[in-house]
Amino acid sequence: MAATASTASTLLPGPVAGSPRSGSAACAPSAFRRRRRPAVRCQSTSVDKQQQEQPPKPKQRNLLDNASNLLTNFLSGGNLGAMPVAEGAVTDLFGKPLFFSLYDWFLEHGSVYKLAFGPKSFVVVSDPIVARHILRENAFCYDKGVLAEILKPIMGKGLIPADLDTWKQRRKVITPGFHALFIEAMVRIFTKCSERTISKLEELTESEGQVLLDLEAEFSNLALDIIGLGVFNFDFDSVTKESPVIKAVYGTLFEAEHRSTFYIPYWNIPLTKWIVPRQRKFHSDLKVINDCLDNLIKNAKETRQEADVEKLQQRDYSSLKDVSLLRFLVDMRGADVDDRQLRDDLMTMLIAGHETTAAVLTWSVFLLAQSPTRMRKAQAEVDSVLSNGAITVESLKKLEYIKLIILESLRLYPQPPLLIRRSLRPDKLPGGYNGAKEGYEIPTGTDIFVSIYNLHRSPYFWDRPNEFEPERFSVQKKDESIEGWSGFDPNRSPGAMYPNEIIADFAFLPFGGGPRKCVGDQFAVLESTVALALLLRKFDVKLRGSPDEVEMVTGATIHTKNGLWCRLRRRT
Ligand code: HEM
Repeated sequence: MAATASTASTLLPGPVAGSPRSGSAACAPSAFRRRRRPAVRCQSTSVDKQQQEQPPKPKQRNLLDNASNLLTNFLSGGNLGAMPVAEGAVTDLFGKPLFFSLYDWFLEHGSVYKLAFGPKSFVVVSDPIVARHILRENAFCYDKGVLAEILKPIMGKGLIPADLDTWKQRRKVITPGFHALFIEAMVRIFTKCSERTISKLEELTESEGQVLLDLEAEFSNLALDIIGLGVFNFDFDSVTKESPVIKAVYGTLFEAEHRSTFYIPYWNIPLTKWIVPRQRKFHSDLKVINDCLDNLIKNAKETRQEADVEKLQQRDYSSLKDVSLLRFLVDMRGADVDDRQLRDDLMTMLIAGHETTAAVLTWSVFLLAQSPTRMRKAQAEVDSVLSNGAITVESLKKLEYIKLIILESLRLYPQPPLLIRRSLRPDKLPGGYNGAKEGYEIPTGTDIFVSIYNLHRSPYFWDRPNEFEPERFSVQKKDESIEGWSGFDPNRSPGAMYPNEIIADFAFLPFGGGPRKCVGDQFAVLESTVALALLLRKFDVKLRGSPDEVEMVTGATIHTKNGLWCRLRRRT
């Protein structure tokens, strides 16, 4: 089945929003360039009081929209019981990122609605109680549906698209790889790579004390270097150079995003692989990466030192030359696996851990640059915490405000903005807040979007949902009128590294939730904390032009259309 363009612009889970950004302005994938959206003031989807009280008027639909909705209803068997139906206008596809429309329909139709859109229909969920049911309480009733179909040619049987049986086996093996000493070793890698970026920026500001550059591109390179070293001990060094492998990685990411925005699964049409130039390029890019990964796997296997998991987790990571996840996976006793599966695992991690982190850093700077008081507060924390000694997991714990900034950026710009599921059996979704008391029956094969964007900006669960307020995570919040939601309580998950889905009872899902929650959450939070802290320690950052000029586009991640152009000035 094809990914429809309706699913499109928000389809992929993570990081496949690739755009070749080596040092230049971000190159938005073509589907997003089709129509220039008027500049979006990213922070304001304007959910003001009036809008909440008076649902937006349904948009005028044209012939194409009506035909499309008729087709949808015909193909998808009409309504799902009492579930409200939003008949999306296909013309909206060309106007703005889909998740903006999903938000408007959420305000109009409620927390669970069926979206009849193009030739397909989806259930859109914007409610923590329903999200908890799908992601945690009944998680194994769902797989990744459309998403898996798109990602399989790239990630094979990696964790994200894997069928449930493969996923269970591989998740059991991969999760222990993210143990405490590995994370500590990663912090050293985050620091080394971030310092390399900072040195480059220092050189650029050497003569004039300031420079104008696209920070999104810099973050993209930085995140690529980190994920390469952390996952398979390969130094892309993309911050300072270009290479065929780097180009191939960006090329592959770019194609993955293009696929997510296309009606027809053109990549399944026989012979296109040889005839269509972009398909040929994609396959040659994939071959470059696969050859590189195969080599790394071969080397790791040749130097294998088999040991039990516990022993591996206690290795002296400070003296190991290769601290990567690949080393761990290859050395693990009893986890013999073929090279193909290992390669799929690595490719998945490379893609899942790259653009997501680059995006959260980009939006953190974007938001901070508009809030000079918070920028100064963040810099004061960095100055005081990092003034003495090396960066360690312990010192990072003290960078509490930086971490809250990262998490608040993920609230406003979740990566990915949608989670995708398909029901493997009939299920009954809870009605959620303001929904049908008896819930909603759904048949096997129902495609679901859990809209993290809507959840994170829900006027029912957040105060001032569109404002950037990192401080909000320190405050308890409980709304007795919302039956079935335990509210926001920072004490619910003592010792948590960051405000997570447990603390917010699924109203906040920065890394998903339930068994398929992100395996790299701690990796990502610490990585972003180090990178942002080191940048703020050395530089003041101002946006070039007004925030309105920074247009948002989405694929797997929410990124900017033309990069995040900032003026960096050395701090005195
Ligand atoms: C800021 C950075 C990141 C964000 C926002 C993020 C977000 C997410 C989210 C929301 C999911 C759940 C997807 C779903 O339920 O459909 C996920 C899954 C996943 N993430 Fe991350 N991620 C980040 C970084 C990373 C990193 C650094 C890695 C690896 C080193 C990683 C590896 C994965 C993997 C393998 C999965 C699939 C887990 C499974 O299905 O078992 N992510 N991520």
